[in-house]
Amino acid sequence: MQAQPRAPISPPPAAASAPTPAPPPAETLVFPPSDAAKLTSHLPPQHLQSQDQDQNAPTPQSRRPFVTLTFATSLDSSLSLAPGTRTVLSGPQSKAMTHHLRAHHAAILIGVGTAVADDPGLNCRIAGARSPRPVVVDPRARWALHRDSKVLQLARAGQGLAPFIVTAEREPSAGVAALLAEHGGKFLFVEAAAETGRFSWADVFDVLGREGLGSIMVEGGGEVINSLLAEPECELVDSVIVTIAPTWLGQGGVVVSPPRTVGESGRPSAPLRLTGVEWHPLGEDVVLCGKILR
Ligand SMILES: NC(=O)C1=CN([C@@H]2O[C@H](COP(=O)(O)OP(=O)(O)OC[C@H]3O[C@@H](n4cnc5c(N)ncnc54)[C@H](O)[C@@H]3O)[C@@H](O)[C@H]2O)C=CC1
Ligand SMILES: Nc1nc(O)c(N)c(N[C@@H]2O[C@H](COP(=O)(O)O)[C@@H](O)[C@H]2O)n1
Repeated sequence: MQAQPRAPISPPPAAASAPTPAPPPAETLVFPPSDAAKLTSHLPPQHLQSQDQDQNAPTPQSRRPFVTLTFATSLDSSLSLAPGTRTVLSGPQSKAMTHHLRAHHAAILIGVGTAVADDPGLNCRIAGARSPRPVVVDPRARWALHRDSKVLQLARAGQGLAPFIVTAEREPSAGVAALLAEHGGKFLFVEAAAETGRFSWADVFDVLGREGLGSIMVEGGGEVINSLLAEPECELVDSVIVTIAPTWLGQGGVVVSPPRTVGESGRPSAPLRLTGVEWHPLGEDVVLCGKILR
């Protein structure tokens, strides 16, 4: 395939005298132990929950991380009102649940569409809990990460970690690479398919496993989730935890809806179903936990 031109990604130059932006005000969330107990069986094994587990991995094959697919959706399966916009769906209790998940995974992964739309923090805001390593899947290195990006502000304030950016660009912007290095993040190279420019998720998770990240919580957005719910990639997902908010977002949103499959009769068939399902009400939301039925 012919190489496609890269979108400009240079971060705004920092003026020598520019003041360092203040970190965002710290928000503190509480997730009660009684609610946490309901989720324990859906979390990664304890020894995979924190970073740098690689010393104990006996073989490279055993290093593929535990993968949790988790997101918040409306009653009409929307993640947000429109592409490029951030929409609050989780109520306070289920938001705290998401941060509990962040504390119990080594990494949190999003697509570059979410990074650009949301400027997310991707830390854990439960007092005393550890934050996961943010991972952004950005094959063409188009995320214009800059000093004021929330994730870097939090890293500087000691309230989160700098991101790893998974890219197929062999020479991503030196400015972004330097900014990442300054904060403890980096680019990770993964080969993309020549025809589609896309990664195989197995390759992405293998690279993250080699970085000592034993568990990955995949938060979104739509394209990331839908591609992981497609065959055969769904085989890589160990746990599914979905917050369902009692609202409809209407047409035109970013929708979770994996590709349809066709059964032996030639008629459409449901591509996936969950098993071992539990429903936990949290405030006005309900949290659905399960595993993909193989
Ligand atoms: N309600 C929720 O829990 C969440 C909502 N969101 C929302 O989702 C929206 C963003 O979703 P999308 O636009 O679908 O963007 P996205 O976050 O899924 O990113 C899409 C991009 O990721 C990269 N990508 C995805 N899969 C890839 C693969 N297999 N190989 C290589 N590259 C791959 C591509 O560059 C693609 O353009 C935003 O509005 C955001 O607010 C995002 C996360 C969670
Ligand atoms: N659990 C959940 N509920 C919602 O209502 C959401 N909009 C999201 N979005 C995800 O969380 C990220 C924002 O993280 P920070 O609060 O900035 O740390 C956002 O980028 C989505 O991945 N999630």
